[in-house]
Amino acid sequence: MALILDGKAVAAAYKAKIKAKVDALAARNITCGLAILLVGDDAASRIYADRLVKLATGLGVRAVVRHLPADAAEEEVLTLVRELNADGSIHGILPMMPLPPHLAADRVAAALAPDKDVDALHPLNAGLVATGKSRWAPCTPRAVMAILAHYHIDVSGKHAVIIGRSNVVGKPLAHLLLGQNATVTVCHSKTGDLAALTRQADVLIAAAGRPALIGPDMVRPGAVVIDVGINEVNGAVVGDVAYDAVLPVAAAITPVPGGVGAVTTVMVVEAALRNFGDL
Ligand SMILES: Nc1nc(=O)c2c([nH]1)NC[C@@H]1CN(c3ccc(C(=O)N[C@@H](CCC(=O)O)C(=O)O)cc3)C=[N+]21
Repeated sequence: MALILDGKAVAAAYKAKIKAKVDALAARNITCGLAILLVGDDAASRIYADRLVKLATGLGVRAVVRHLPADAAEEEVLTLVRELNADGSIHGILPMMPLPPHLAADRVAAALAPDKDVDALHPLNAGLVATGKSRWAPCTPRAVMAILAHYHIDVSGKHAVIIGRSNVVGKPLAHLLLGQNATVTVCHSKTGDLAALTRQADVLIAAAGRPALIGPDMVRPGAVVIDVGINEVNGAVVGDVAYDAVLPVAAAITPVPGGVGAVTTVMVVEAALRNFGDL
């Protein structure tokens, strides 16, 4: 039976650090502000926004959700980004991805003030992640790395197989894993014979957004399985891994909920506080 990689335990250590920083700011009458930019109503983004508001508020960080309709014009979105860039009470901006298909995610990313860019989406920050020189990476890949570090899972020389090539998860995570000397394969919806690749993984990371994509036949016995998926199925939140079936095959596995997602949210709040330095 696999070791369960408990995201809540990893999150707890970060929450304590965040609380100390928030208290130090409060003593100087400063409140950190996080703006969440949600366009349309992607289910995973809505779950994420709800969670972030609860967590940030509980930790003493002001979180505001700026919600635009799914058919918002690009100029409307860009105007809102510029407004948040200029707003001195906002220290971090998180545009929820994916954006509706008529909007160009790269133009929204490029409009962000690089210093307020919580998810390292601006081309400057994304480029620094790709060259291994960044001060910070997107929050979900950082959460994956934090879980691996917490459980002393060394990826050096290991084969990490990522399913998903988004700018928010798959691509930056590949760079972070390469930085730790893993051998990385990135798979996606056009990959032929996915199972042949996933079965070679020492560390298998599913970030496809497809419930039960990963069954036990796709997992090498003894592999570490990291489930990044957040899917809503009949009102319940499930990942991309058929958890109960994979549990007896894997050496270690993250649950959903309570795995990567639980760490990602604390990474966002931590990122919003970054502009205040170490204190
Ligand atoms: N720019 C951008 N960056 C993202 O990282 C990003 C995004 N856009 N768009 C949406 C997806 C989704 N996502 C989640 C992260 C954490 C939880 C989360 O907190 N999950 C909890 C609770 C789930 C529940 O409510 O049961 C858990 O897994 O334990 C959910 C969803 C980040 N995403």
